[in-house]
Amino acid sequence: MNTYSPYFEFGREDWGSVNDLPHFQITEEEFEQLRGLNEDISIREVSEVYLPLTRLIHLYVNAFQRLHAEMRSLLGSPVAKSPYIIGIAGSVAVGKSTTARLMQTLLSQWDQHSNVALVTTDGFLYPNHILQERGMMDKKGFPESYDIKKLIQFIGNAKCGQPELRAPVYSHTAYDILQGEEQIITEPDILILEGINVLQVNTEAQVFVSDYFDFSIYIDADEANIRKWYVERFQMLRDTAFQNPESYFHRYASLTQAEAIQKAYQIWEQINAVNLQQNILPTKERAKLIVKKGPNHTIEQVCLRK
Ligand SMILES: Nc1ncnc2c1ncn2[C@@H]1O[C@H](COP(=O)(O)OP(=O)(O)O)[C@@H](O)[C@H]1O
Ligand SMILES: CC(C)(COP(=O)(O)O)[C@@H](O)C(=O)NCCC(=O)O
Repeated sequence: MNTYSPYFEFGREDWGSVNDLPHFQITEEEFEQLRGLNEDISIREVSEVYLPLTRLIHLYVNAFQRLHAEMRSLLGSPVAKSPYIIGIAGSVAVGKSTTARLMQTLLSQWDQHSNVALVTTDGFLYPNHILQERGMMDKKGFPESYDIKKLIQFIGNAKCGQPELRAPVYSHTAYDILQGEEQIITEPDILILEGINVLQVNTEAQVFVSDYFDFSIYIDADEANIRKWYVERFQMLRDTAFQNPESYFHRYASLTQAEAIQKAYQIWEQINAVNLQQNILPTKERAKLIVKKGPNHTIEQVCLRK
């Protein structure tokens, strides 16, 4: 362990020993529920990594809830009841959505915080017609492709304890914002905000999205692994979502496997890899917790800010 690092660093073995939680052994039945979220996730990974991680976050949420209750009795109504806000950042295809959904399911098991809402920042991308007008269709996911004011307004409303929150919805099938659709969230105990940009600092703004976070996680992996997951996901989508004639990428449905792989590499190199290097990776050290994944999505290291 590096004494001067701002993080406590846990290898896979050390992290496993944190898991001294007999009542937290996951049953086959519970695991099957989680499998519904992502078929590829392993039970070992859930019980050795995600359960202790969730238990750790539970400690933080518990302390936050107690502190806020005491602050309310000391300071009165200005201290509104607000959700515990968790940001999850990382590259495109590193596994943010999967981790976020897993954590939503696991964190909601506690009675003290059973209402866990999940919002992705995709909904705050500008719609395609605006990106087209601005000549930014190949910049989707870059900082300038998001309506950051709208996102800050949303997270600010959440922090103020606004009982009903409305978020715009993005469809990966339509590759666009769904006009007229909204995600409505009511009085969450925990709000998870997941997206590539959640730890970014916009130099023109006075406040950043992360100012509203109570906890933040960066999911890290070597670029070669992330690229592989991106390409695999692209091939999977070619066989499923792209087959839908409504899909923006329907034209890719008829690609041969070799052509699909080539196309996925091209999109990765031209857009997502550049964004990772320029805008996402530099935000890693701003996170409270960094999880480093190895091949096959296994978590090899966990770093927790001291
Ligand atoms: N823990 C995991 N175990 C196995 N596969 C995973 C895991 N996390 C993500 N994946 C797979 O990796 C790909 C990218 O994950 P996803 O959650 O969609 O990433 P992101 O939201 O960061 O773009 C998907 O094909 C997903 O099924
Ligand atoms: C909408 C996104 C920026 C969001 O990424 P996510 O948060 O889902 O990882 C990304 O999926 C995307 O569309 N990137 C642009 C290039 C591409 O089509 O992959």
